[in-house]
Amino acid sequence: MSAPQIVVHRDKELMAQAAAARLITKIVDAQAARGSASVVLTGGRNGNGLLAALAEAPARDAVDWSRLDLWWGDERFLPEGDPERNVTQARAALLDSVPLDPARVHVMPPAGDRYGNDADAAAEAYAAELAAAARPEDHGPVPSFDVLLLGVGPDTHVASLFPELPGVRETERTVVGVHGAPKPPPTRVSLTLPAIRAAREVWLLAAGEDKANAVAMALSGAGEVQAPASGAYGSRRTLWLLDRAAAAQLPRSLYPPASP
Ligand SMILES: O=C1O[C@H](COP(=O)(O)O)[C@@H](O)[C@H](O)[C@H]1O
Repeated sequence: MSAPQIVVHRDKELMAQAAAARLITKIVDAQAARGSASVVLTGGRNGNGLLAALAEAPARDAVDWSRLDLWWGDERFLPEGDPERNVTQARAALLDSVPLDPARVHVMPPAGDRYGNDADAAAEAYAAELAAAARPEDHGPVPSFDVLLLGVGPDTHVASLFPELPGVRETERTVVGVHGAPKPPPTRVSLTLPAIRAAREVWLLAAGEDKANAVAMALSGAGEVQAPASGAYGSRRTLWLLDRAAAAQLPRSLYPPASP
């Protein structure tokens, strides 16, 4: 477990650009050290903002996109191509404009097709895909992702782990079907906290005043069942990337001066 580090940026645009720059550096370093890199993507406004900023960053060409594994932290269980699916939005923001290896883009299964309405079966299939990608040195059923991104919801949810729902209490499975989510759509597929914690680095993104209460709650010792974001941490680093509005309810002693 790594203690949270907090970085506060002026606004959500700067936060997205700075996070994109950080991510490029992290991917380039991992590729130099180990030959490839792995990143877990998030949906939501801040996750897509980061991807859009990455698409605009000239340094994106420093990444070898063919040696990058992409996974998802959660997915809205909807048919392939639905505009509300996280992967559809990620493709529009970045993925369609970079030369990824399609075999390394590990999309969570859609509704319809093979799994029909069975989000639990889709979750099992994704858990099997993760397990197949894990190497002995990962010491567990999921790869040690280089960076796992999480948007923080206004209710403190991360991935599709919502306060008090069964998914956030899961201690064995790495991926679960989520039913009755308070944010539409109600049916989703999500990594669990144990899978999230397998990542070397977990970066939590929150911008805007509607996130201020969630950020303060998660960083002030709330339990993970009530505030799932507080249970999300990486084995080496846990980084909270905020804008000033989202940090507004945090005690000033918790973080250094804001960047310009
Ligand atoms: O529905 C979802 O919401 C969260 C947070 O989204 P935001 O728009 O409030 O930033 C996101 O992290 C998750 O991946 C997504 O499925």
